[in-house]
Amino acid sequence: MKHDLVIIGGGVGGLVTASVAGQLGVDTVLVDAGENLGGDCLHHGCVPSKTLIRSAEVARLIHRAGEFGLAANPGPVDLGAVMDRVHAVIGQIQQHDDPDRFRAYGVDVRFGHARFTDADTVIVNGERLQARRFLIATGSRPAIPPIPGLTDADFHTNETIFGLRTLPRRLAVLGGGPIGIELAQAFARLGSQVTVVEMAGQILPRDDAELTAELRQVLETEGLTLHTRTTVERIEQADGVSRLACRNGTAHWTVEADTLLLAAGRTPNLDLDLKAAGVDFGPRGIRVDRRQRSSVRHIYAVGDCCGPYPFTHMAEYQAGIAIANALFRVPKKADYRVVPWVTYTAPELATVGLTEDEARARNIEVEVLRFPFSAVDRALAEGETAGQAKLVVRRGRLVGASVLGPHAGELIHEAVLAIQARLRVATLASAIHAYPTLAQVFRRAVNTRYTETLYSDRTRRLVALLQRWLPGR
Ligand SMILES: Cc1cc2nc3c(=O)[nH]c(=O)nc-3n(C[C@H](O)[C@H](O)[C@H](O)COP(=O)(O)OP(=O)(O)OC[C@H]3O[C@@H](n4cnc5c(N)ncnc54)[C@H](O)[C@@H]3O)c2cc1C
Ligand SMILES: NC(=O)c1ccc[n+]([C@@H]2O[C@H](COP(=O)([O-])OP(=O)(O)OC[C@H]3O[C@@H](n4cnc5c(N)ncnc54)[C@H](O)[C@@H]3O)[C@@H](O)[C@H]2O)c1
Repeated sequence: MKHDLVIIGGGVGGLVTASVAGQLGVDTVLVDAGENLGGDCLHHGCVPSKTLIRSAEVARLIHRAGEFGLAANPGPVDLGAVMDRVHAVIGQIQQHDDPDRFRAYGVDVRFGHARFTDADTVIVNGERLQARRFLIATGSRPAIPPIPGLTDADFHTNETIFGLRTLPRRLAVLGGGPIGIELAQAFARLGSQVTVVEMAGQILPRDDAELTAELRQVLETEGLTLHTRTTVERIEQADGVSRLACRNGTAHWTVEADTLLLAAGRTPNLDLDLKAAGVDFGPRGIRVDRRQRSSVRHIYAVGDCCGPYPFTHMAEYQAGIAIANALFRVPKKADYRVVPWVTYTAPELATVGLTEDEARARNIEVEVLRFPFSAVDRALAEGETAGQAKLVVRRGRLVGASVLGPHAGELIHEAVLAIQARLRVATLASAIHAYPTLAQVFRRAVNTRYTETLYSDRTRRLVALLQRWLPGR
């Protein structure tokens, strides 16, 4: 018997598809290699990291209590108790991803590793499953860089770090991307001495260079040590101490740590005999067209296993595209012009559309409007004044925004909507923004565009003239 749809992978990409297909009455089988549904985001990614970050924020606030006119005694951090909360939150969210919920939608949920034997068949726990269409949503795992000594060393990745019960005294983080930087700051705020080693010229290399430099300053003020443009030539471990032999140009030094966290990128999970199905793939994952179809037209792929953006919201977005094409035959195509992403540091760094650097690199003529949070009243009240909003404007319309600041991840959605709707920035400025909100930063940034013209000598002369002509009453 051929099923309508077999979904391989029960992370966000697979679950969104299964939920829609099941509720529409499509004969669907969902297979996951793990013990639970929910994938990386729930078990080893977004949820545990953001929950840990919240504890770290609270720890930081306790230390800063005096600034707010309060007294508080920080005391030592019990990482076990912090991780208990992390796992309790995972447990709460896990209820939404309960296999029985999907079974109630009519989805046949199986646990086991799936692999193809041909383009119409997968094997799971020795059983052959045939289907008219497949959706691959197998996600990604930590990449292991070829550093001498690394594979013999004890190290953590996002898959094990949330199992720690004792706070590392010295933590070395290899990789200054979103995973590395978010966790580095969280552990530093909880009390670890943290060193990050990043081979690119800046932390968070995909984000606006000016804003990541500003973030770097904040992190360094909080006590983190950040080495950029630095390669690790060798890792040695003895007596529970990791020694990372680092190099930047001709400078050589050693970073010592008790705990090592590897956050040096991701590798797509492609261990499912794709060749047997004739599905094309490369080092970055399964090759798909803009309708999420692989080289074999009835086999679709979404999420981290195909990219190009390894975010939960993108796996969900791509699942929507795959559903339209696979279930409704609507030729919907993925559109990546307005993709937001957020790094949940404090301050948060959020980006959508073009950055200033990208615009310049592509010779696109843009103007950049900016406004610092230190001049936003609410940020002052909150005691969170680091950062700024940078708006990238082309011919009067917003084409990109990068925000470094408190709740930047929430704020960025005003820019997401403005870019998506092709709004003129003047419309943004004329919209009433409640006072005192952080969102005022957008209106104020746009207003800088008009301030110079508005208060120029020419306008002042014009207004003076007008005043003479205007009747008194
Ligand atoms: C530490 C960390 C923090 C993150 N934070 C954020 C964040 O804040 N915001 C954000 O948007 N993104 C974040 N991400 C990225 C996000 O987790 C991923 O983009 C998202 O999980 C991808 O979803 P997916 O459905 O493609 O894969 P996954 O969620 O990884 O699910 C894949 C599933 O496939 C299963 N599987 C694999 N191979 C097979 C097989 N052969 N047979 C059967 N099943 C298989 C796995 O068991 C897994 O359950 C974070 C990632 C990490 C690691
Ligand atoms: N807030 C979020 O949305 C969020 C948070 C965490 C992760 N994620 C997703 O997960 C993905 C993976 O995160 P990541 O941080 O592991 O990957 P990444 O690829 O974004 O960053 C890895 C970093 O490690 C550096 N690196 C690689 N090899 C190195 C080496 N040998 N020595 C020193 N530095 C090295 C790279 O230059 C890069 O900056 C991200 O791309 C992101 O999409 C998202």
